[in-house]
Amino acid sequence: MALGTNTVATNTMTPNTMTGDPILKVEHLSMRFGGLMAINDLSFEAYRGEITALIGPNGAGKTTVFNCVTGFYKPTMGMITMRQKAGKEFLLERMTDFEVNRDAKVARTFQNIRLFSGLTVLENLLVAQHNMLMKASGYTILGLIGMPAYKKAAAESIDIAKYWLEKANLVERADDPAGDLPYGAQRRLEIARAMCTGPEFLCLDEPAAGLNPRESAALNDLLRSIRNDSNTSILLIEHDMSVVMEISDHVVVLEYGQKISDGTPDHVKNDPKVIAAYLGVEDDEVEEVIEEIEVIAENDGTQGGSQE
Ligand SMILES: Nc1ncnc2c1ncn2[C@@H]1O[C@H](COP(=O)(O)OP(=O)(O)OP(=O)(O)O)[C@@H](O)[C@H]1O
Repeated sequence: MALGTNTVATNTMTPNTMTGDPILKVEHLSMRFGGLMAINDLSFEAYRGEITALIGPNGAGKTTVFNCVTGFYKPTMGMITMRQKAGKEFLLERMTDFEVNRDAKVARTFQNIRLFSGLTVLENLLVAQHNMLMKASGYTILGLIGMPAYKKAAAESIDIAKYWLEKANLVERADDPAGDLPYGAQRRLEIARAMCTGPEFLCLDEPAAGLNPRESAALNDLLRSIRNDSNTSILLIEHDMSVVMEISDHVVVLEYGQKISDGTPDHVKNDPKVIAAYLGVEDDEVEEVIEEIEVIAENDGTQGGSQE
C-alpha cells in the first residue's frame, strides 16, 4: 500500500472519482439511542449502477444507517432521499419498512439469514412475489381463479424465479428445502429472493459473513451480475475487505457514527484516517502510526518479500 502519500481527509468529501447520478442521498442523518449518538450528522451518496460499501469498525453505526435507510428505524434527524430511474423521489425517513420496499423499491437482507427454511428454494423465490401476484388478482377470489391478468402475472413470476435461480447458480437445488442448502448457497438464495421483488436499490448486511473463499467468489459474481445486468444499485455493509476491495465502486467509511473517508476503494485503503480507525488509535497518533507502518513496509520490501 502507498502509505503516507495522501493527506488526511479533513473535509471527508468524496474525491472526484464518482461522477454518477445519485440514487440515494443521506443528509445530516443522526440517530440517538438514549444517551448514545449512534449516528452523528452523517451525509453521503450512493450512485446509480454502482456497488457502494459501508465499512467501519464494530459499533461504528453501519447497521443503524441500514435500518434508517430501509425504514426499520425513524432517524432522530436528517433526510434520506431515494430517486428512482424514472425520476420519482421518496423521502425514506418518512416511510415504513413495508412502504420503503413496495413503493421506493428498496430491498434488503439481514446479518442473519431469514429464509423460509421449510419451503423449497423455488418456493422462497415465488413467495417473494406475493405482493405483485395479489395486486394482479385484484385482491379477489374471482381474480385468482379467472382473471387473465393474474394468470399472466403468475407465469411471469415463474419466469422471474427461474431467472434468479440461474443467476444464483441454484437451478439444481430448486426443489430442495432452503434449510438444507450450504451456507453460501443460502446467502445467494436470500439475495435472489430480494431481487425477485424487482428492487432498484438493494441493501445487503454482511453478505460475505461466514463464507469460505469459494462461496465468497460465487457471491462476488452474483453481485457483479446484479450491478451489470439488472440495473440495480447496491449498498452493502461488509467486514471482509477482500470482498469490499474487489467488487465495490465506492466505499464510505464510518467511525463512531461519523464519516471519516469516502471515495474509491484505492482512495480509502490508503487514507491514514481509515488505517488508524482499523488499528484503533486516536487521531493525534495517526501520523506516528503511519510512520511505523511505513518502516515495517520498507523492511518487508528489503527482506525480499513478495510485496506489491
Ligand atoms: N436498538 C438499539 N438500541 C440501543 N443501542 C443501539 C441499538 N442499535 C445499535 N445500538 C448501538 O449503536 C452503536 C452502533 O451500532 P451498529 O450496530 O449500528 O454498529 P455496526 O457498525 O453495524 O457494528 P457491527 O459491525 O458490530 O455490526 C453501537 O454502540 C450499538 O450498541
